[in-house]
Amino acid sequence: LSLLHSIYESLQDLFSPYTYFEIPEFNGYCGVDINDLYHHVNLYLNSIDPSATCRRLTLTRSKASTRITFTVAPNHTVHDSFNSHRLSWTHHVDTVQDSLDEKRSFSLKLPKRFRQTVLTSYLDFVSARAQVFERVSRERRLYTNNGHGSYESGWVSVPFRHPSTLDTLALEPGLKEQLTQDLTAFANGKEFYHRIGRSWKRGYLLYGPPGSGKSSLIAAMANFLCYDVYDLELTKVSDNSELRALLIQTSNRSIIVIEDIDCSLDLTTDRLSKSKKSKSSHTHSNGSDRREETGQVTLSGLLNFTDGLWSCCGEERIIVFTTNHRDNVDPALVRSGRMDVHVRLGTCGIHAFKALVLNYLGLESHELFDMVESCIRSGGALTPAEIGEMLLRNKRDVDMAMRAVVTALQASMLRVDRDLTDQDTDDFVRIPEVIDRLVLSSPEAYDSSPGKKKKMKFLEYAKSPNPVEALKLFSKLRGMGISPDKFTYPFVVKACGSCSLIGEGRAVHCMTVKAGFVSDHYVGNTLLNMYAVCAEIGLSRLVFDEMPERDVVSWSSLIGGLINCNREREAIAVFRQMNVANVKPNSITLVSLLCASNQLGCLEMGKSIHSHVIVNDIELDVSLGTALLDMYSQCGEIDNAIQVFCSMSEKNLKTWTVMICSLAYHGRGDDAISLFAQMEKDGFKPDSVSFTAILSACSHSCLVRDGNKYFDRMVNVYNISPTMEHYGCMVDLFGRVGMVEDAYEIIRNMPTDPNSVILRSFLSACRIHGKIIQLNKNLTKLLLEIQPSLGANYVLAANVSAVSGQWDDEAKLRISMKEKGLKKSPGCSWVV
Ligand SMILES: Nc1ncnc2c1ncn2[C@@H]1O[C@H](COP(=O)(O)OP(=O)(O)OP(=O)(O)O)[C@@H](O)[C@H]1O
Repeated sequence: LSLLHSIYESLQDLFSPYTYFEIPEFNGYCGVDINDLYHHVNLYLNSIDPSATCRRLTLTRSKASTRITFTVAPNHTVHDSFNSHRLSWTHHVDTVQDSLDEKRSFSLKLPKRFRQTVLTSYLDFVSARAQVFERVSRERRLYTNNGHGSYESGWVSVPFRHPSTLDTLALEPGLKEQLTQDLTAFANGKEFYHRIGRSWKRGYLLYGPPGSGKSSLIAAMANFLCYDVYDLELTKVSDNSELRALLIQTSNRSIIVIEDIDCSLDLTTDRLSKSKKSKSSHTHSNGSDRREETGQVTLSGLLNFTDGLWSCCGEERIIVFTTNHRDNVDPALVRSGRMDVHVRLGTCGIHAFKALVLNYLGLESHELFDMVESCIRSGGALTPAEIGEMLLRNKRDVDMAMRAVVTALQASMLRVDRDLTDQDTDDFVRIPEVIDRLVLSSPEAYDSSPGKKKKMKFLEYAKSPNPVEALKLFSKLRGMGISPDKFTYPFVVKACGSCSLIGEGRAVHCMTVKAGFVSDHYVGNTLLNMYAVCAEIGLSRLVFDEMPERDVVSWSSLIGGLINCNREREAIAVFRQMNVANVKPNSITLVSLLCASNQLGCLEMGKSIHSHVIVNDIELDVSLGTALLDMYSQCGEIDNAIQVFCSMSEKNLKTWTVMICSLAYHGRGDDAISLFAQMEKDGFKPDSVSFTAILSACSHSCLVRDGNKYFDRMVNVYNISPTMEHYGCMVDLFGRVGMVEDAYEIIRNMPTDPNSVILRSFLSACRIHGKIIQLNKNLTKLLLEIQPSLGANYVLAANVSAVSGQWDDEAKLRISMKEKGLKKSPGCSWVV
């Protein structure tokens, strides 16, 4: 029967156009030697996802793994193609007679005529792909030594699932690129290392303060290379031979980590001093020998582990040491050749900071970015861990998160400048009791004291645009034992307010109480104001209530603070109390109240303030006049605004800009242009905001030629780089008149991606004018990426797709909008 069967098979082979290759699971008759090719085919078929071509698959998932593995079910076939040849794999599983064992194999079917040309290259391809797949898909593990390294396995392990990657890690771009290149070159360096006769391993030393990201970087490296991680706890290793045994047990393609090397063992730089000491005390054996005798891990043992003969057992391994202080590490351990790469991870630079903000808050820009940059440049230093923690804590309120970072950076600048310990800084910043140690100096002593010059400089700093310098100097003065007086405190308090250093401000407040200056109404006013600008309106009110004497500044500061915190109605109530207290408001009080009337949209209130100005014959200074004309313009009373503008004897650039802006919004483009010309004639140099005003006037009145002219003058005559607002006005201008191509040209030439306002303006123009042009970039997609939760964006995108006849896209967008539960709020107008 068997003879007949083999004759049948031979005949079939002879007439069939295909050749079949059998790939058994084990080599040879006894079946003990694993056939690598079978294993590779299995992996390869997993990698190509056979579910599309095979009707039956066996699915498995191992314990503690998240990945599903699929195997082709017995006697089922998977089709594949290679270099445009069609091939197929069939999985055979036969039970062995009188045994529970199974005999498994794959058979490959390929066209006979291509057998010579295809077979070898296809199998090479299958093996290569299987190896890559195995590398990226196998479950990686995190090992640690269990203190029994000399036994069969000195390591215990758990699945390694650290989420840190080189993408999520906030690093300066140069460093990230260097690391990526180095790791890639290492992973591809098998032949190179063999050629130059070095074992295929690399040493990294990561150093930096706690929280600078050393552990996160190790995890990111392991994820990038798909390596296992061995976290070696040196203090648990009893001697050099156990260390060696542990090394032998580590697998290829792994990272071996020894954290805090300077604390792990007595291997630090003081080894040298210790050995000197031991010499001087005439001890003949040195420390290392002694440790070896007593069976401890020694430096030479560790070097042998990293560098010596034993280091070459196994391949493709990276050894990483970490430390907080590089100088504490024994030079022998970190000399070049042993630690190939030294990576300093410090406090956050501006790029790393921006990357963190993007990761944590999804923000690409913020008005406080410049402030953060300037703080970092001036020595503000926070680790990524510190910043990350602040961003996470304030995730719901991005402005608060940013303010928290700026405040912490400024506080760190103070610390750096004083070069004090944390304890000292806490004393200064947080514990006002230290004031007791200071001797209050008399005015004479103040004048003759050696610190006089510093005090004068301090006043200079307090007025400077960087008031943190004043705080630094204040802290230095106190360090010198020079005590502040009632003239110094207001400057310090003001500086705390300008830097939003509320904690430090409170400490200074306590100092003033202790020093008995709090009843001074000048000190009181600055404290009140500081809390108001830091939005601590409750504390502001407290200071106000406890002031023995209040003047117009006190009342105005409280009113301003309340308006700042959107408590306009309370501000108005305070204003009434001010009248009852018979304190006359000044221009600052009235400007604040005008701001409240704008925020409430209450024209009547604005008008009554104006009447108050006229009746009480209050001088219309620049800020009051500008606030009045702004109020009228925002309430749609353009003629009153013009009247106020004309009655002002003194005007500044802001006054002109506000007037041009209101003419623009009221569609009086030609008047805005004449006013702009008049402004230039009167000697005012327009700034970026003035150009936004005039470009918006051109866009509201569809003045294309003028718009082009002003944009050009702004760039070429006044050297002002266009901002998002300027580009927005130009896109709006071209969009309104149907010049969609020109609008797109502006977007195309922008140095950054357009914001959602520009995109909406452009896409609306395309829809309204029914013009669809060939775009280099999918702007609808970009809009939905930037603002994915606004229903109006989906409606706009769907309408644009409809205009261009892409009905499928239109339908998809509407379905997606529905699925996300988004709605477009209907437009409405108010008739007042
Ligand atoms: N560059 C970074 N980008 C993003 N997050 C970071 C970065 N550096 C640190 N972090 C975050 O800060 C926290 C602490 O980081 P990590 O443990 O890596 O610091 P470390 O330098 O190893 O600290 P230690 O010396 O105390 O072990 C982690 O939660 C990590 O997510």
